[in-house]
Amino acid sequence: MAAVREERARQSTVGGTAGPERPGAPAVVELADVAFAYGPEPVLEGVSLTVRRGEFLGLVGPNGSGKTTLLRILLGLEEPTRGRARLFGQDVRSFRQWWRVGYVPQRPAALAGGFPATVEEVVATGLVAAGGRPGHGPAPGTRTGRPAHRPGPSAGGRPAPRSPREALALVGLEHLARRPIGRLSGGQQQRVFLARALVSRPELLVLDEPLEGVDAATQDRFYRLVRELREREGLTVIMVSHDIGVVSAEVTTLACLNRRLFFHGAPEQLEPGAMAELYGFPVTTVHHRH
Ligand SMILES: Nc1ncnc2c1ncn2[C@@H]1O[C@H](COP(=O)(O)OP(=O)(O)OP(=O)(O)O)[C@@H](O)[C@H]1O
Repeated sequence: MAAVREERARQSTVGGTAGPERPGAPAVVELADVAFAYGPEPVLEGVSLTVRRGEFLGLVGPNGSGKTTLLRILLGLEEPTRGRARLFGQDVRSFRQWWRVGYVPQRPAALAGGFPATVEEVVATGLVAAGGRPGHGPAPGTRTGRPAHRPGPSAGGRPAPRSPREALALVGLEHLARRPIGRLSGGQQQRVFLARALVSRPELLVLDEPLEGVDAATQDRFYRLVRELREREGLTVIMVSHDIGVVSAEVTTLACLNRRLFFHGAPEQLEPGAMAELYGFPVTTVHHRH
């Protein structure tokens, strides 16, 4: 028992940690000794992190601690100055199966205001974007009226995508499919972009503060959906959030970042006081689901 505790503690310390919940599951994301800087100041240093199939990783840290940058590196949108990133076992620079990855960037709703496209059309652009690099696909609404959905199984091991309506049903917005996206509330728009990320039936969902401005009932619904997709489809989820209390109750694994990764492990393994050290004031974590 003591040996097991020691092993779990070893896995949860700084640096090169494997996903502590599922040691046998295949690695979906592997970051090895990643460093990055936009200018002279380092933004990330020595970050090593493995996320395994079915894991739900919560990425937390203060403003400017490098969370979005880390997501961009693992999606191949930024090139690390040192170290490497792998997706589904392939170097991210040569990775092409972008339909396997759904990405909701920070504040996507801010882009939606002026678009004349309907909700359904915005969701359909997720299929077009899945053919290219996430975030490099066409902006929502730029290919309106021509959904790329092709029903039935497709070649090359790629599963049949969801229809935009199916994806909207997952987030409870089917009834708004024909409404212009600009005429939805901010929280509803966030859900539309989640549906857009889910439409290609991804195996990895990367979410940058997806619940910002979303009410408690909708948050609950979101976590239920994530649980369902993880159980049913083995979905892997990486989510940036500032709501540390809720996140630590929901995720299987927590990664705390402030330029360096200073904790990676099951939320209940986090030492009391560690968050206060990271944020500079007391922070409460809650764990009850695992
Ligand atoms: N395009 C950019 N050019 C220059 N500096 C940048 C750029 N993007 C981010 N930065 C800087 O890099 C650092 C890390 O930013 P990043 O967005 O990764 O942090 P974050 O942890 O996601 O922050 P937040 O919680 O506020 O969203 C910050 O100091 C930020 O000012």
